[in-house]
Amino acid sequence: MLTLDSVSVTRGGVPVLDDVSLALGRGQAVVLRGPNGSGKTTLLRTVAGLQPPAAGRIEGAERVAYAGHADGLKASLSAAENLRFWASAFGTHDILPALAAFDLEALADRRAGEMSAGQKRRLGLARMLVTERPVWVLDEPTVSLDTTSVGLFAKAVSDHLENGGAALIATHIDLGLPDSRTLDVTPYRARPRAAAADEAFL
Ligand SMILES: Nc1ncnc2c1ncn2[C@@H]1O[C@H](COP(=O)(O)OP(=O)(O)OP(=O)(O)O)[C@@H](O)[C@H]1O
Repeated sequence: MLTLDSVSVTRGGVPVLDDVSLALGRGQAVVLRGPNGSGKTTLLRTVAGLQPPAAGRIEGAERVAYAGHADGLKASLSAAENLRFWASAFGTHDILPALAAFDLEALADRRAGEMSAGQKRRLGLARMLVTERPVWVLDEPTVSLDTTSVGLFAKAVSDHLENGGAALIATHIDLGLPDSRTLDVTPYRARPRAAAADEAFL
């Protein structure tokens, strides 16, 4: 569903990771690990198509739904309106399963700008279900979530995998996913090719 073939990525013109290869099939999850600044976000942004790879090939990018550090919500719209907006952007219709999966029914009419950080994060993650895209690419999805909400998120990912989806997730916590592999990006750190100085290379 998603293949990375010898992919190199840069940030701000500086090489970050080199020669990353990865194949993600139906029902599979890969958890990205690595210390702060090692390049997880940069790799995920590249997979999501927000920036081109510096080298290598990515296949399956058109199947990706991406949730980055920002929740991607419109503050003046309600939770339901935000999800309807995303549904229309992705040509889908049903927002009810997404509201239910993230326990948002009681907050459906609350404006996103008037939600707590954890509630906003749940709504941002509910967007993944609404897109109906099979490959979820998630960057630190559990930030701001309490234990119950982490459980809801882990179940949403497990259900997604069971339904034949796939997921690439940068997270520092153990989600207890049944069929997941870990990819530590540390060995793929790029060597500086110019005189650029950057903490990633120290
Ligand atoms: N906007 C930016 N412009 C230039 N360089 C950046 C930018 N954002 C991050 N970097 C640099 O790119 C490198 C990789 O950062 P990245 O955010 O991909 O790491 P990460 O593994 O996701 O880190 P963390 O675990 O802290 O989220 C780091 O050296 C970082 O300082």
